[in-house]
Amino acid sequence: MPATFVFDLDGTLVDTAPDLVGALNLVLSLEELKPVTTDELRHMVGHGARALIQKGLASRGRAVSDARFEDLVRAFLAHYELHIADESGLYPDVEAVLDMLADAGHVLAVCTNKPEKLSLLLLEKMGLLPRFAAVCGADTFPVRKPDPAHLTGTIALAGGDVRNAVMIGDSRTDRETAKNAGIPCILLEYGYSDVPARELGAEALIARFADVPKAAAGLLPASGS
Ligand SMILES: O=C(O)COP(=O)(O)O
Ligand SMILES: [Mg+2]
Repeated sequence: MPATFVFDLDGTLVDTAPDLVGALNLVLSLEELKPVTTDELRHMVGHGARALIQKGLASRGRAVSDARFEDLVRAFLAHYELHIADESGLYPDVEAVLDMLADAGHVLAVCTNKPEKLSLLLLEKMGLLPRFAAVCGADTFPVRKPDPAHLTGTIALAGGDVRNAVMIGDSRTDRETAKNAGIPCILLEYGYSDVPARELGAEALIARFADVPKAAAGLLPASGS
């Protein structure tokens, strides 16, 4: 029975931190604030660009007006779009595992809090875009993760079935989204999270992307993977 595998993007499929840090540090420099390190940034990602900028400014004790904030969001997105794949790269085994799942007839999709346009651009640059039946970003639906409708809407667009689906992510946001949708969740320990992934109570916790098929087989209905 084919299952639907829904993947988070940042911190799950692609290590985007090296390019996100460039965009955030541009914003901080516009405010004459000290840059963040890539490690600091890894604890701030997961709720989209606006939340990342808010966290970056807050980490430096800076509050800005609403109008200035909108200017900074525009600067961040323009810079990030130009540099989206300068240093970002796939985590080990991502391509091979996606191929294996697709060859087995499973449906693959992406559910991310990155804007849809940037998600498509990044996946295209990583050579992964043709593998996904649906790529749904923060602005694809009126709601986004952790609202379960972002996940269930992604599965519907991909032509999958919520009763035979699994979410693979890296953060509290992914864990809560899956829980809210009644869908099992696998968390990767290497991703971006404000707390260690092992503390989030996911149905499965794995250290390597190569472990996705085995973990999913234990969570999907019989013969699901
Ligand atoms: O852009 C973000 O903050 C998070 O993106 P993700 O949902 O793919 O982890
Ligand atoms: Mg993520």
